[in-house]
Amino acid sequence: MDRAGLPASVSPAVSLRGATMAFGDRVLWQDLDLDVAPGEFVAVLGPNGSGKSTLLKVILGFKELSAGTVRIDGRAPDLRARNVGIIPQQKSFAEDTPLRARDMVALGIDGHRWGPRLLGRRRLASRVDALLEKVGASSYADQPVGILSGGEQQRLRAAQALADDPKLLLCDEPLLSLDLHHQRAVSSLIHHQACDHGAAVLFVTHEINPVLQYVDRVVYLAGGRFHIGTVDEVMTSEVLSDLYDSPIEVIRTNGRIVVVGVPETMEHPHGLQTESIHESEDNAR
Ligand SMILES: Nc1ncnc2c1ncn2[C@@H]1O[C@H](COP(=O)(O)OP(=O)(O)OP(=O)(O)O)[C@@H](O)[C@H]1O
Repeated sequence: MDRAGLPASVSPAVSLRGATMAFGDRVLWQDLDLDVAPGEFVAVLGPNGSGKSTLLKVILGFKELSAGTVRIDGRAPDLRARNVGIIPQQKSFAEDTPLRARDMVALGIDGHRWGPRLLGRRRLASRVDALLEKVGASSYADQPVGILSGGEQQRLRAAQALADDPKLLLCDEPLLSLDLHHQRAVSSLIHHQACDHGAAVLFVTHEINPVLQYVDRVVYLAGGRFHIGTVDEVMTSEVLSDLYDSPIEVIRTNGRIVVVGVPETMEHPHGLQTESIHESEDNAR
């Protein structure tokens, strides 16, 4: 194993070295070393504002590190890179968005290409139909996306991200708004992309239980620090109490993990609580 957690013979899909992200004197995480292997499913956990989405944005090339390096398949992040699927954090479409559900999924296949489509119209349509079926969206395939519920829209985002057979899949709370049945369908699809198609998966979530059976490693971010390891290594009372700097109890029951005692909000060095930062961001939009 190297220091970032992979056997030396495996070439990482994502590699971070000494990665540090700070805004002024507010450090989200620092000196993060992480290699994610093809086919590996990594859950990224942590409280609001700990820098989970920011980590995905760095890997995508949307944000630059304050220090350290990030490599995607050995290269610098490139926003135009093919083979990267993204399930973004949920935001609703405006009601009058002029796009049908099936068009949104099709954009995942040919939306980023200029010129003639690589797939013929019939093959494109049948691939889109198969994806819609897998996420349970066939019944609303021809509906405008703007009138769909949050969970229905979220299932389309998952189908779109998987449409082009990505080798790197970045998921930002992909199960948000989904009922239990569709949580299972979408997390199993993402797992399938990892284990059968060799995609490296980074899966940001507040709730590890729906994906517990799929997770190879956890990156837990909290209070400007992090801990990386298997579920058994990270999800312990000792590790979480250390990260939160407060007594936490991790209980395993009926194949689930229950974390008791997480502080309701974590104070940040600039004195604001995460909740109020997000509120003021939303108000500013
Ligand atoms: N450009 C910026 N300048 C200052 N602070 C920023 C900037 N971008 C992000 N932040 C702050 O960094 C923190 C981490 O944001 P991020 O969205 O990564 O958190 P998160 O862990 O994904 O949280 P959540 O669980 O609420 O989605 C937030 O408190 C945010 O306000």
